[in-house]
Amino acid sequence: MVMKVASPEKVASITEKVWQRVYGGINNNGYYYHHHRKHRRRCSYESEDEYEDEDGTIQLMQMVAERSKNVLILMSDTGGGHRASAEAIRDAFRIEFGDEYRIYVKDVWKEYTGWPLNDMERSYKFMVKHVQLWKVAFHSTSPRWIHSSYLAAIASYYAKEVEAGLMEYKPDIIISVHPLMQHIPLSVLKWKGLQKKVIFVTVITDLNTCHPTWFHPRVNRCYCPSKEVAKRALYDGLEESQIQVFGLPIRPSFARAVLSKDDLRKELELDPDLPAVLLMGGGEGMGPVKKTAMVLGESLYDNDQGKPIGQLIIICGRNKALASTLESLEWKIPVKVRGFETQMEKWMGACECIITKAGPGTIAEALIRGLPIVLNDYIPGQEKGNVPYVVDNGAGVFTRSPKETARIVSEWFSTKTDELKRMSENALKLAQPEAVFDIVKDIHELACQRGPLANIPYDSTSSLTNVI
Ligand SMILES: CCCCC/C=C\C/C=C\CCCCCCCC(=O)OC[C@H](CO[C@@H]1O[C@H](CO)[C@H](O)[C@H](O)[C@H]1O)OC(=O)CCCCCCC/C=C\C/C=C\CCCCC
Ligand SMILES: O=c1ccn([C@@H]2O[C@H](COP(=O)(O)OP(=O)(O)O)[C@@H](O)[C@H]2O)c(=O)[nH]1
Repeated sequence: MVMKVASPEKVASITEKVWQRVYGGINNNGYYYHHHRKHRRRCSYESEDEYEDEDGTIQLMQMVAERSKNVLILMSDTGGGHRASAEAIRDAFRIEFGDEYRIYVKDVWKEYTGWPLNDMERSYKFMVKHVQLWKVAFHSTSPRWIHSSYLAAIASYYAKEVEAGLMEYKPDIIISVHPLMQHIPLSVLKWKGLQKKVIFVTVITDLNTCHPTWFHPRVNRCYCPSKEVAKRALYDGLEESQIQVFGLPIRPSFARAVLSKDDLRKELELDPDLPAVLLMGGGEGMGPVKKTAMVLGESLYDNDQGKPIGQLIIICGRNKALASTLESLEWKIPVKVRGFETQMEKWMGACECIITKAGPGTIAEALIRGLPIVLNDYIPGQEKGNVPYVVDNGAGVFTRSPKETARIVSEWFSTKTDELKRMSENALKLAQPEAVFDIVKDIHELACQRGPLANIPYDSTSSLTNVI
């Protein structure tokens, strides 16, 4: 077959249009994306068919759409971290590979199955509120024979529904960013005879003491955010060739932000001169936020001089009750109370340090921004190991006492500015802003090795119920 090749100018202008259509040059947040064109290469078997006709743009667009691989990212809103990582991966795919991949971020359990799978958010919220209950559930389900048999039973009970949920998106690649989303989809793929055709990878979003349900021996890759997690994966039976350590995937806007602290403070209407501390508790506004805010409101005020020595920003996430309580209080220092924010990179970029529970997403983001961290709480089990990860690396401290927290921050803003600076440097050393790009490039390599589109037999008539 003879292919007509477009002139370089035409190809460039078509590419530009595709690029414009995907990104519009500048994103909604006002940040420029740095286009990693050198990595934006298609798999070599697809490189030959860019040709022009009357309307080259439309033709290329159609070809791109036809060739797109479907990527299904499985997540659940149990906490805010899984969605944040899923969206980070989606955005990085778009930046690196444009329309080559069509990405779906979905909670398939919620959309397609029944209890208890479709109610994990509420169950999880209830369990972490009764922390001893969560501790027992987390540790008692850690042995493989317990969680494997439990999950196998659920998989066969909901096989048809999970199959329908997966097939809806006709995935060439499935990415799980949730600890309870390995066993069930992998069983369904196996029963359906699709295990060799669909690439399945796990991206772990816990930094250290993660639950063993993250590790499934039949995944194509297991992306571990730290060496500690990689060790656990090896111990749990994964092969070295399955494991990659790049870091925890964080939204590209964190890696690519270009605004200065002064500009951010102007934009966010903060005091331009006073040092700022950010107080938060994950996506749900958990932990001792209110008490800490109240003590800080006093300790960041210099009674002798009659003026504040710092300002406080409190991000309450989805905890509306917390936000309205804090808004109704009188403060001696400048305080901003916010609900769920979508541009966390800006708020972090405007501050000197952060107080948070030990959520892995918030920690990884704060490290990228070089913010020293006061950890004031952790969820037993998966978040416990995040404390030594931060403290032993000199990027922060741990205390559950609001008074102690307030004392530390006041000192950082007055007599111990050198300690704040040192911790900020240590935080930056731990940061892995490129992790999300490394992960999507590696997945792209896997897809290339797999060869041209897998021609997966996603026919609506076949049903798992015939197989199990
Ligand atoms: C034989 C005695 C069994 C006793 C236990 C009783 C019943 C089981 C009930 C619950 C199962 C508990 C699951 C434990 C494994 C959880 C693995 C894990 O790490 O989960 C973490 C996630 C939340 O993500 C985390 O969010 C944090 C922030 O808040 C932070 O960001 C962290 O980094 C994130 O990783 O937890 C969940 O998603 C838990 C959902 C709980 C759903 C309970 C639903 C009730 C029952 C069954 C659901 C179906 C399967 C459970 C499979 C249990 C076997 C592992
Ligand atoms: O108002 C908010 C509060 C939190 N987050 C994000 O939610 C995630 C929280 O994840 P983490 O692992 O820290 O804790 P979780 O919410 O899962 O407990 C992080 O990416 C935060 O930046 C956000 O985007 N807006």
